[in-house]
Amino acid sequence: MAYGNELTVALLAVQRATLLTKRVFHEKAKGTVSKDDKSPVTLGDFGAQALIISAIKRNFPNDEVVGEEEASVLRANNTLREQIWDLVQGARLENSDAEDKIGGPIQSVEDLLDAIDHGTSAGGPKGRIWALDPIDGTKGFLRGGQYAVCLALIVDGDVKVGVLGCPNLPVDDSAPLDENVSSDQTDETGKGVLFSAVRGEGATSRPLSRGALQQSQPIRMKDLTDVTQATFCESVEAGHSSHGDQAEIAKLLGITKSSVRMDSQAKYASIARGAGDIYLRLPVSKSYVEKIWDHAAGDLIVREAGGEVTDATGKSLDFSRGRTLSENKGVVAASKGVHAQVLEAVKTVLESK
Ligand SMILES: Nc1ncnc2c1ncn2[C@@H]1O[C@H](COP(=O)(O)O)[C@@H](OP(=O)(O)O)[C@H]1O
Ligand SMILES: [Mg+2]
Ligand SMILES: [Mg+2]
Ligand SMILES: [Mg+2]
Repeated sequence: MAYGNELTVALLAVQRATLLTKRVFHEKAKGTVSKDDKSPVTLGDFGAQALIISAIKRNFPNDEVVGEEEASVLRANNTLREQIWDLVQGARLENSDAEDKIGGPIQSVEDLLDAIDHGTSAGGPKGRIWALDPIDGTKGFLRGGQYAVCLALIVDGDVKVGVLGCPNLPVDDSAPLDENVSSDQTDETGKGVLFSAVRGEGATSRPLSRGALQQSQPIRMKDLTDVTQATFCESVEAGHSSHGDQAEIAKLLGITKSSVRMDSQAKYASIARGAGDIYLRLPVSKSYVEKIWDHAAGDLIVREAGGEVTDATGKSLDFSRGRTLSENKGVVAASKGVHAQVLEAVKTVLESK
């Protein structure tokens, strides 16, 4: 299989990072710090970024990483740094071959900080670049909702491998979408999914484990032709996409079911496994540019599951422009049978503004 080694490393690295994020998820104090743009970052985000980059560095030392977080806060804050060091040391896969494959534990606090700060690649159209979102949906993570650990390999501007670790999604691919939304903080039975795709080779899901990788199974978008029957999902956060525009679009399409709100790229994963049909993310502001780490893995997983992903104007998402999707506005993801119709409605609603 093309990119087989990259896929294995990415799956194990994401799986190991979820051991850490799950632990922080259940802690009352998550070490939340506010970033310059006022958005939150937690012990979970820093720890997961360190673990995943360290696995990439060990296996592919020449590859670049576009990671969401950086370590300056930790360099200045001893308490936070020590807490993350403890968490990172505690996050080991319970299968020594698997743990060895991704390089084993991080060796020192300096290595930990260096790993986090290795995510500063400018991105772009040439070379091998990993896009990493250590916790996507940090606000959901803090609220007890959905979140995803997201990793994708982009080669010469094209996404080749995508992995999403979703600890709070049901393992059952056929669970209805509204059962995918909330997580039970005390009971993890039947929850935790690792999604992946390789370009040209389809998309899969498997249960998250604490050791070696579990057996995977293929996933497919639902074959929907009557758009009025669609289930559509959108962000929980009204500040991240326009709930108003999205409601107008749904109405225009004759969709009667209310939207299912869910944090993170769990939305991409959910439509890819056929739990939902449409994911709409329409801009709330003219100035916001989407980040590649918020979309790279999900975009590939949906397309490999037989879906179509474009922006609000019908263009494919362009991951070759740097750290952001500067050539795109919004996201419209849907099954092939209805995507054109959905896009038409999106254009009609946006042009009327
Ligand atoms: N104004 C805005 N418009 C669109 N996305 C935004 C935004 N402000 C923040 N985001 C992004 O929305 C992501 C979460 O998406 P969702 O709403 O689907 O859960 C955040 O990822 P992080 O949680 O990794 O920071 C962040 O990058
Ligand atoms: Mg963030
Ligand atoms: Mg994100
Ligand atoms: Mg994030």
